[in-house]
Amino acid sequence: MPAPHWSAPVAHAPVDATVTLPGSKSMTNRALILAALAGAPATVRRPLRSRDTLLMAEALRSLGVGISDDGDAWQVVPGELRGPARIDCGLAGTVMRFVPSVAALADGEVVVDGDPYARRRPMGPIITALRELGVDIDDEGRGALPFTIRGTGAVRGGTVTIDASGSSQLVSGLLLAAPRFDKGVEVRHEGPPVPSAPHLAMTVEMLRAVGATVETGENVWRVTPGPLRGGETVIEPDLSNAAQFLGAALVTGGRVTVTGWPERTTQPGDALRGLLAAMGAKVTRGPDGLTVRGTGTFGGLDADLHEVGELTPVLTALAALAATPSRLTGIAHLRGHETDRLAALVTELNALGGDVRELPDGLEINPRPLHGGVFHTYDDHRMVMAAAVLGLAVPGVEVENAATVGKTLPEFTELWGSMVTASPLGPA
Ligand SMILES: O=C(O)C1=C[C@@H](OP(=O)(O)O)[C@@H](O)[C@H](O)C1
Ligand SMILES: C=C(OP(=O)(O)O)C(=O)O
Repeated sequence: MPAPHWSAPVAHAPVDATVTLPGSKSMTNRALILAALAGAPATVRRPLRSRDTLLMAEALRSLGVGISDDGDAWQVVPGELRGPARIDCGLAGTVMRFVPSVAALADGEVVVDGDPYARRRPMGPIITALRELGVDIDDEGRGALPFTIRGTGAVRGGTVTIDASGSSQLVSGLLLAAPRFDKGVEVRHEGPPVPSAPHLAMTVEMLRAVGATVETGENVWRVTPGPLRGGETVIEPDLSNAAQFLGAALVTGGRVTVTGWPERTTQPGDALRGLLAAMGAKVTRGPDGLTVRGTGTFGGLDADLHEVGELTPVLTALAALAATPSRLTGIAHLRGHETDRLAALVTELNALGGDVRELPDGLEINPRPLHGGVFHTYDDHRMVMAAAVLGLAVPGVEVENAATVGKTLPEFTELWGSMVTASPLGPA
């Protein structure tokens, strides 16, 4: 029986809260891959424990890597990579794009599959690229999940040209395991611009942090073969998952502080500082973390989100509650995310009385008075987060399958409930 809908709480007073968020999905899953390929044991401190990262840990375990959770950190003991194995990617882009290159280094057969919708996410360029780099990979011509990798224990590597306009993860997935390829890798991109530049910077920075030699140029990335260090990686809080909490300050004219905001980071969520300020928030940084204050009224946003696409669902919800229209562009690739996010946002917001229009590469949002109703989430964690933002101001938002938020933030509804009820007057 499906779980009952989650009634998104209304904020009857300005929120006033300090929120501590779990670790970054993107950093946790990169750290796990790099630790699995290292020459010595490694520690991943403050990892995110969520569906996407647990699937990553399980995938690596099934290839022969030792991963244990001591409650504080994950201890990773690299082992001889071997099949046979079956990898479940769930709906995690990081698992489906990052693990195949590691699986290709295993000796034996590895089958890679995921949720039904995962079979529709862009994978073709990475399958073709791995083949060109010497990997025997059988996708029965699908260019998508599921596929079988017949590993020999080594990957030749070399130079490859791909069109990564559909997802930056197609590049990251080739780079992360490349220090272990015989010839390393040179990835060249040809096509419309690659999205999510910060995530590519994160890949390069995290590779270098464990001893890899990486050179980058315009649309070209080069990784030299060589050993990777073990040691300790400390995961930053997930700044993309800060979006809805900071946004709550804007919607309610309140104050939200997110603790542990890094001074410097490659996470795209750092762009929230500028984006929320552009909508009228007062953003300050202090010893406690990053604080956003709202005044009670805020404007729309005209922004190219190409580099920070994963912020779109929450920013769209904010835009629907703003005083002036918004135009969000550069995000055609969101059609290949957990769901077609542009279509999903249009459908669900308009079902609540909104006026959201799909553009060839984005969304146009004209604020309208909204009413309650069921908000469908399409197995997309960020649709749950977007619905929660709407629910602050719109009574009766009933969120279908809110548990899907566990993809990156299993404790979301508890954290959200505490934030709303901790406000001075509490709910009515
Ligand atoms: O490498 C990563 O960790 C990610 C890259 C981005 O993917 P796309 O480039 O496909 O948008 C982002 O949206 C995703 O949430 C995480
Ligand atoms: C696009 C996202 O996830 P994935 O890593 O599955 O691509 C996301 O978290 O917004």
